Amino acid sequence: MKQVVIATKNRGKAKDFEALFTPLGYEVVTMFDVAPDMEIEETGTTFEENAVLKAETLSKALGTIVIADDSGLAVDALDGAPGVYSARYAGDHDDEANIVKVLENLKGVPEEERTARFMCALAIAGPELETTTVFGSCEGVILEEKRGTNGFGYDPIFFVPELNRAMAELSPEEKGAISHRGNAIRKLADLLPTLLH
Ligand SMILES: O=c1[nH]c(=O)c2ncn([C@@H]3O[C@H](COP(=O)(O)OP(=O)(O)OP(=O)(O)O)[C@@H](O)[C@H]3O)c2[nH]1
Ligand SMILES: [Mg+2]
Repeated sequence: MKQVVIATKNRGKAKDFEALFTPLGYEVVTMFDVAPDMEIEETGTTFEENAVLKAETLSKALGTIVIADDSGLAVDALDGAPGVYSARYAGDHDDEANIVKVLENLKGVPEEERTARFMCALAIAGPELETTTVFGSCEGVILEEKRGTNGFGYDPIFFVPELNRAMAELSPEEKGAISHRGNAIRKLADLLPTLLH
């Protein structure tokens, strides 16, 4: 089976990638499989910088083509926070604490001002390949309490108006069809024939 290597240690992201790549005939391989002891420090100040950093670091270490995802939630009423710091907003990769902090900071903010978007930068790097980045986003509204148990991160408090459901109430396939990550992956898929020629 063809493999696609993703420079991630986030199992939620890995599941999102599997929902999108398995139907295309690819097996998704993550850092848990190929570089479990490697830590890549995210020193960038933008999604793009961090995605490039992760893709190029793992690609150089393995000598293969690697895709990396840097993503997050931008809430308008919080001036775009948590943004690039989404994974470490309240505690390091503590999804529950991160959700509590967003809800706390939005207390009293009315629904029409709770607009937000998920953003995703995907970078692809490889030997003999010019590193390339694509972007995807997904518009939503921050709920006042959690709904649903699917997905990861902020999915339970992210309401998707076009589907009238929280992101965590969607199946992996439904999420992939509308998500920031799904939108970015489709753009990358369109570019692959030219990139790999
Ligand atoms: O509810 C969510 N649904 C999503 O679809 C989603 N995508 C991103 N996020 C948030 O943004 C951080 C990314 O930070 P991030 O790109 O550095 O990834 P990460 O540190 O979790 O893993 P890695 O890929 O770097 O190993 C994540 O941890 C989450 O908090 C999401 N939340
Ligand atoms: Mg990270």
